[in-house]
Amino acid sequence: MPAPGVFHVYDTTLRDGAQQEGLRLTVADKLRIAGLLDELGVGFIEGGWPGANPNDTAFFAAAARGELSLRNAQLVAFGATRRVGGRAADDPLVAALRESRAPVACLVAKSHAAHVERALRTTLAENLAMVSDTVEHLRSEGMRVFVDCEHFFDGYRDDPAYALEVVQTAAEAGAEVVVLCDTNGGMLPSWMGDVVSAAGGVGVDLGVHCHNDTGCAVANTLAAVEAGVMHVQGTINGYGERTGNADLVPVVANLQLKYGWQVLPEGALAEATRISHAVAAVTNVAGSPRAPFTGSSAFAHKAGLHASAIRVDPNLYQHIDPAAVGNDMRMLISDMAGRANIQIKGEELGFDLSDRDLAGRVTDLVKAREAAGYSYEAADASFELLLRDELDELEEYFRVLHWRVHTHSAAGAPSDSEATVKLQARGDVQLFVGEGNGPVNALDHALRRALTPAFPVVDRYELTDYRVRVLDGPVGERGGHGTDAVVRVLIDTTDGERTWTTVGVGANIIEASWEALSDAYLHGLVHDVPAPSAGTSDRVAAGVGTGRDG
Ligand SMILES: CC(=O)SCCNC(=O)CCNC(=O)[C@H](O)C(C)(C)COP(=O)(O)OP(=O)(O)OC[C@H]1O[C@@H](n2cnc3c(N)ncnc32)[C@H](O)[C@@H]1OP(=O)(O)O
Ligand SMILES: CC(=O)C(=O)O
Repeated sequence: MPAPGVFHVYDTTLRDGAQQEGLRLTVADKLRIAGLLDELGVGFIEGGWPGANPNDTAFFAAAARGELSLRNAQLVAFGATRRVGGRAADDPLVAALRESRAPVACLVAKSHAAHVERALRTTLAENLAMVSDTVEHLRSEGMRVFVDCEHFFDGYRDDPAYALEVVQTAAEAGAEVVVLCDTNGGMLPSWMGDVVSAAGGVGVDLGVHCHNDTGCAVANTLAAVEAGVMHVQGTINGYGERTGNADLVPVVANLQLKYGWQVLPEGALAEATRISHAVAAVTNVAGSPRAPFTGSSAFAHKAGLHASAIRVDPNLYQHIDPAAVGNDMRMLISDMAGRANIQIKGEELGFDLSDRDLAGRVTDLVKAREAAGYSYEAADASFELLLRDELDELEEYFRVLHWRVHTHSAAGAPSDSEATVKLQARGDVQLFVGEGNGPVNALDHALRRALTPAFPVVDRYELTDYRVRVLDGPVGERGGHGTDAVVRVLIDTTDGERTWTTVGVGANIIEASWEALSDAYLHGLVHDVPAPSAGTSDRVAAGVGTGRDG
C-alpha cells in the first residue's frame, strides 16, 4: 500500500470520548489531556462543543487565553449544521464555533435520509441547505471546516444517492474533509470498502469515524483506510458513547508498525503506553489491562510453552517489540508456569536460575502452593520471598514470637480492634499494641510499631489495597464454603516510589491477612535494609502505641 501524502490523525477524546457513561472532565482535565494528545503527536484535537455547555465553552476560552500551547496539533471546535429554517450567520451555536477561536470546525451533519425526515423533521433539500449554508459561512469566517456525516454507512445502505449528495454538498461548500461516520457502530470490516470507494468518487478527501458496537471499530477504521480514507478519528483508550470509539492507539500503531506509514512524529509512538495511562489517570477511567499495544497484559506471558520459546527469542510469541509502543514484556508466575517462566522471572529479579534442577524445584513449589490457593501472578513480592527462601538467601529480619487480635463492639458504637505483636528484631524483643478500625488495620499498626525501633524505614510503608477472594478449597480436598471457606488475601504496599504485592492464604481470614501483611513488611526490608543477623537477647523493649492516629 502506498504511503499517504497528508494523513490526518484526529482525536475526539475530549468530545466523543467524554460522551462515555461515567466520564466527566473539568476544564483543567481537558487542558491536561490536550497536552498529552499533543505529545502523542496527533494532528487534530477535538476539544468539545462550544456553546453546548459552559465547560466546553470555558475550555476553548482557556485555550484562546494561551492556557494550552500545542506543538503538533490544531484545536478543533465541534458543532452541528445550523438549525432547520434558520441562517448559519444568525445561529447561536454556529456563532459559538466562530467565537471559540479554534482554527478548525467539525460539523455534524445528517446524511441518512430517514434521520433527516424523522429525527430532524425536515425535508431532504433543507438538510442540504443547512450543510452548505453552515460550511460556507464558517469558511467565509476563515475557519477550516470538516464535516462528520452522521449515520453515513447506514444511510448509504438505505438511500445511497442521498448519502452521496450530502458528501457532494459539503465538498462543494468548501469542506476540506468529509468524514464518514458509523454512528451506531453496526458495521463490519468487509462492508466498509464498497461504501468508502463509492464516496471516494465525489472527489473530496474522506475520513472515517467508527464506534465499537460490533467490536470492530479499529478493524473498520483500517478497512476504510485501505479503501482510501486519509483521515482517521478515534479516542484514547477507546473512550466514547456506549461501547466507545475506535481506540486511536491501535489505529495509529497498526498504520505505523504494520503498514509502515509514519503517521505520528518520529519517536512519538514509543510514548503511546505512557500517554494512554496518563490520560486514564486524568479521566479516572482505567483502560483495559488487555487493551492491544498499551494494556499491562498486552505483552504478559503466562503459559510455560510460551515462556520456553521466549527464552530463545521474545519475538517467537510477540507480534511486535513492546518498546515500539513504550510497553514492556512481563513474565507471569502461576500454576501454568514451566521452568522457563521461573528462570526468566528469576533473572528479572536478579537471581541465576540457569540450573535446571533448581528451576524445576521452584516450579514444583510454585505449582504446589498455587494448588493450595496462593496466586503469584499478581504477587511478585511473595514470589521473590519464596525464591530467596528456596535459594537460602532470605535473612531473618524479624522473628514473630506471637500475635493476637480481638475486636469489640458496643451497641450503637463503631467496632474497635486491638492487636498485640511480639517479635524479635536486631536482638531486641518488642511488644507493641496497635488499635485500628478493623483487625487487619490494628495488626498493621502493632506490627509497624514493633518493627520501627529496629527498622525506622517501615514508617514509609503504606498499605494501599487489600483484596480478599473466597476460594473453592485446596485441590483434591473438599473445599469449605460460605464462612468456613479458604480465602486468599492480596495486599498492595508502597514506599512512595515502589509498589509491591504479597499474598496470604488460610481458612482463617485473619491468618491469611497476617501472612500477606508480614510478608509485605519483610519484602520492603529485604529491599531497603542490608541483611541483619537476628541475634538474641532477653531485653524486652515494651511500649504501647495506638494505631488509630499513627
Ligand atoms: C453523533 C454524535 O454523537 S453528535 C454529538 C452529540 N453530542 C451532544 O448531543 C452533546 C451536546 N448536546 C447538547 O448539549 C444539546 O443537545 C444541544 C445544546 C446541542 C441542543 O440542545 P437543545 O436545543 O435542548 O435540543 P435537543 O438536544 O433536545 O435536540 C437536538 C436538536 O438539534 C437538532 N439536530 C440534530 N442534529 C442536527 C444537525 N446535524 N444539525 C442541526 N440540528 C440538528 C435536533 O433535530 C433537535 O432539534 P429540535 O430542538 O428542534 O427538536
Ligand atoms: C459524529 C459522531 O460522533 C458520530 O457520528 O458518531
